[in-house]
Amino acid sequence: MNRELDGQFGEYQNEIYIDGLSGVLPALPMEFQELEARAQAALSPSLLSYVAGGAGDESTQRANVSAFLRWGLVPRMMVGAARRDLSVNLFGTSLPSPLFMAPVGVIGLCAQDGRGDLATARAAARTGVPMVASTLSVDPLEEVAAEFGETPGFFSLYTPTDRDLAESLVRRAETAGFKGIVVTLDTWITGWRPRDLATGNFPQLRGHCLANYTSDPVFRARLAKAPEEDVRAAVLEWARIFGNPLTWDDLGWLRSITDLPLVLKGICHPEDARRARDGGVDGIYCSNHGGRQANGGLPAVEALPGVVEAADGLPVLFDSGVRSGADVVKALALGATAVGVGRPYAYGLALGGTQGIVHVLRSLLAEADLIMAVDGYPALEDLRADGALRRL
Ligand SMILES: Cc1cc2nc3c(=O)[nH]c(=O)nc-3n(C[C@H](O)[C@H](O)[C@H](O)COP(=O)(O)O)c2cc1C
Ligand SMILES: CCCCCCC(=O)C(=O)O
Repeated sequence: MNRELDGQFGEYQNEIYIDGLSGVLPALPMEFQELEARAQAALSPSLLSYVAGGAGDESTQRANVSAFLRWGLVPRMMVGAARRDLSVNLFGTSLPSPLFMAPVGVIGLCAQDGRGDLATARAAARTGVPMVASTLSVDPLEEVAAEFGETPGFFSLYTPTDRDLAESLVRRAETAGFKGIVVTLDTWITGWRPRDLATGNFPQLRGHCLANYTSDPVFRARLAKAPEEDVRAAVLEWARIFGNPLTWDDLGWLRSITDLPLVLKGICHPEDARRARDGGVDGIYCSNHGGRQANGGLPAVEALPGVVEAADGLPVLFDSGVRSGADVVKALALGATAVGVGRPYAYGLALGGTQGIVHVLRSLLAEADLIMAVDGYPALEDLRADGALRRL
């Protein structure tokens, strides 16, 4: 971290200036709307509609974003916020900031060279911002984990109906050095996604992002021919076993297959958070999948306070609709332990590869850090104090 200009600009903003002055920075947008607009030119129309799109008329997706406007931080003065501490401890690992990259199943395809999982892992290594790697990747999880450097990585499991395959994926993630397993609960069936239906686009059905399956001995044993010889049969088999409508009765099994920290993703109801906690998970991930799965639902940030309360001290990860450093700060003030972004870093990748993601992450962190400075909340626990955040 370069602290040369720290006093006036803050350490993350300082890095942006230093890179800009030395000409390293690709000319990338500083805020989300322009980032998204520019990504339109960088991604193919079908991939863009897959990434940008959501469920139904996308009103929940939009509400995820606009709901942040209903909350406001109340500024405090003369508290001595010259140094801010954004570090967090997640499952026993210390992280420099509370930001993480949510799992994005087609992130591999968002890079110009089609190797976006690796580019994202390299951005994690450079920023200390962890990547939650999706089961759906262009490169196998072992190769993704090899790029993490010192930054911990998490593996997001789409639990297949074949339990042996699920266990094999988890074993591989453990061996590769992942520091936790995030089980995504809300996507065992694909939601109503008009943009993808209109374009006939579903990358996985075209054989993309299935490397973790085609490289897995349990999956390969299910096929009459190797996936390299018969791609179509492999895709059909993947579609058959991909989604598992898990119930609470399965939680004991999930808990039993790994000693790594176990996190359930897609929790928005306090009662579900309670059940997860009682079932022995290590963390709860409040998310509505960025509005991609079910339209008409509560904006995720509105669900967050109830989930935090029910989690009763367990770490709560949050994503869905975070578009700025201000949103990051508000989610933290509402009790999130760590805050994730999905589409923003996918667009950064599309525009500038690893450097594009680094730019997006540190812009979010710079803004969050400066809000904590200007508004007088030098530490994350200060944000959670009574009266820090008000509903408008
Ligand atoms: C293109 C795309 C692919 C995604 N793939 C996955 C995935 O493989 N696993 C998962 O748990 N969530 C997946 N998600 C959901 C994200 O993890 C996250 O919940 C969501 O993007 C957060 O909302 P945001 O995009 O508004 O930041 C995906 C999201 C997008 C945009
Ligand atoms: C059969 C469902 C595949 C969806 C996988 C990727 C994902 O989570 C997404 O939102 O898209």
